Parts: sequence; structure tokens; C-alpha cells
Amino acid sequence: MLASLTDILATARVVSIPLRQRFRGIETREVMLFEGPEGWTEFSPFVEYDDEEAAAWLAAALDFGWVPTPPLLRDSVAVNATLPAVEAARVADVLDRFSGCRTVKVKVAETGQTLADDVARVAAARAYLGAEGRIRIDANGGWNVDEAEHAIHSLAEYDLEYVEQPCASVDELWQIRQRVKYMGLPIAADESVRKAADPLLVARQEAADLLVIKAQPLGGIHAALDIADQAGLPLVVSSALETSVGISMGLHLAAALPELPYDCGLATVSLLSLDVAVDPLIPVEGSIAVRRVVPNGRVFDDYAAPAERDAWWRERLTRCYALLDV
Ligand SMILES: O=C(O)CCC(=O)C1=CC=C[C@@H](O)[C@@H]1C(=O)O
Ligand SMILES: [Mg+2]
Repeated sequence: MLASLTDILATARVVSIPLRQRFRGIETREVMLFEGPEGWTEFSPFVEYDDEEAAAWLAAALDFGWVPTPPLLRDSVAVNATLPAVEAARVADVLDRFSGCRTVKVKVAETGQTLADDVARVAAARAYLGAEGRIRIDANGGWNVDEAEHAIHSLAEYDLEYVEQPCASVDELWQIRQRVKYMGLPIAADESVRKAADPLLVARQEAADLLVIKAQPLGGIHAALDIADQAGLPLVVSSALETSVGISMGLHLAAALPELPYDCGLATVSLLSLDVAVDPLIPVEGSIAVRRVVPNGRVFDDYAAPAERDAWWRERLTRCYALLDV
């Protein structure tokens, strides 16, 4: 038995934090935070996720709050800027918030937008970064194989580091990987890892060149390290749009990986209009120090979720806890 439900609920707080701009279809991020013997931890599955999917996020929160973290191999992690699907004219404004990041991940294939919007956004990111910067794109599975091939051809002139989840299924990823192999452009899997019944299938099928791993969806730092070890592919650690408490979990995962060849997607506190931490985990000269954070009690009060949302999260946590083997 790791933690009792009573202990978890005793310190639990739910906050509702406005985003600076819309990201993955939301404008407010609701998260639940609680404190274990190892420190503060975060449980923040997106609200539309069902209990079965959310239970892995709870396992992660308990792992970070109640189990000592594995040995750390680095004390800071180089991170990328994350550029939501904003119009090209706003790109510089958004990227100014990511101090010193040499890599930008650009969201593409947003519902309601066109390939021309993506080209304009990626071009603006390249103009901002100059020739030395790295650009990766993330389509969140929004293209079919033909659309992905066409889009990749249109965007390749901006010199892409890799393409994250261009298509939704493992089979489609395999196909697009074959089609663009001649370009030397790596394909990364994200949803095919974190939302899959078998997170290792994409690696076994050779449908990706690298994997994006996220601590909360994969059941925590220890579970993610296990998956990383078995996958045998290069890895990028990325966030789940958490507060600094959840980002700290991701940083500890990144710091424990034997190899870390890419900048990590852990700078997303900069997408929030405020953070819960006294000293937020935001990049300084392109890197974030690996440390735990302590929430600011004033944020708990000023940004407390409304009573009915607080009750919803407590009920959700209780149902997810019942699904865990603790
Ligand atoms: O990887 C990054 O640069 C930041 C994290 C990020 O992009 C995401 C966080 C949360 C939800 C996802 O839709 C999204 C992603 O697809 O990787
Ligand atoms: Mg992604």
C-alpha cells in the first residue's frame, strides 16, 4: 500500500489556470495537486479522459509523491519552445517567452486550419530562430498518409528535425516513414506511445525513429523508464501541459535517462498565464534545472477551481484510485 486515499485527499487542491492562448483545444488547465512524503505531485489527466486512461496518471502522481526518484544523471535539461497553432504574425511574441531555446516545436494540422497556415507558421519560426535553430513539427495524428507526405514536402524547405505523430495509427506511421525515408527525416511517435494499449508496439513495428515519452500518461517515472529501456529507440521527454509540479516529474524522468539526444518538450509552463510554484520551472538560456517545487498557497486560493469542479476531481481521483493495484 503506497498511499491511502485519505492521505491523498487531505492535501489535495484543484486549481484552474488560464492558458495564454488556446492549446490542444483548451483555454483553461485544471489540475489536482497533493503532497506525499517525497514532495508535491500532480494528477492532471485532461478532463475528457475516461477513468481507465486517467488511472495511469494517478499511478504517476503517486510514484512521484511517494517513491524516491531514480538516480539522476544530469542536473539540467535542454528544452524546446512549444508553439501552439497561432497565426504567423503572433509567432515572435509567443517565442519570446522561451528564453534561449534553440529548438521550437511547431503545432501543425490544427482542425479548421490549412496547410498554408502551417507553412506560414513554420516559416515565421524559422525566421525567428535563424539558420542554427531546430524546428520539429507535431501534427497530433491530424493527417492521413497522403496529406502527411504532401505537407512534409511543403515544410521540408524549413529544415525539420523530425515530424511528430503525422498520422494517427501505427500502420500509417509505418507507411509515411517508408515514404519519407529517402529525405532522411525522422518520424516520432507520441500518441502511439502514450495512448496505446501497448506503448511498445510502434517500436516493434519499426513505425517510428524516435519516441516521445510523457511521465504522467505512461504511469510515472519508473514505468516510463521501463518502457524507454525496452523500446531501444532515441527518446524525447515531453510535458502533458502541467504546472511546474508535473514538469518537475518530467524533468526527473529526463534526468534519469541514460541518453538524451534531443531537447525536451518541458518548457510548457510558459504557455500558462501563471504557475503554482513559488519558483516556476521555466527555461533559462534554453535549459531547466532539475528540482522539485513547492506551490504558492496564494495561487491555491486565488485560482482554486469552483466547488463543483473540486468535487468532480475528488470523485475522479477516488474512482481512479479504485482501479489501481495499491
Ligand atoms: O512537446 C512539447 O513541446 C510540449 C508538450 C506538447 O506539445 C503537448 C502537451 C500536452 C498535450 C499534447 O497535445 C501535446 C503533444 O502532442 O505533444
Ligand atoms: Mg505530440
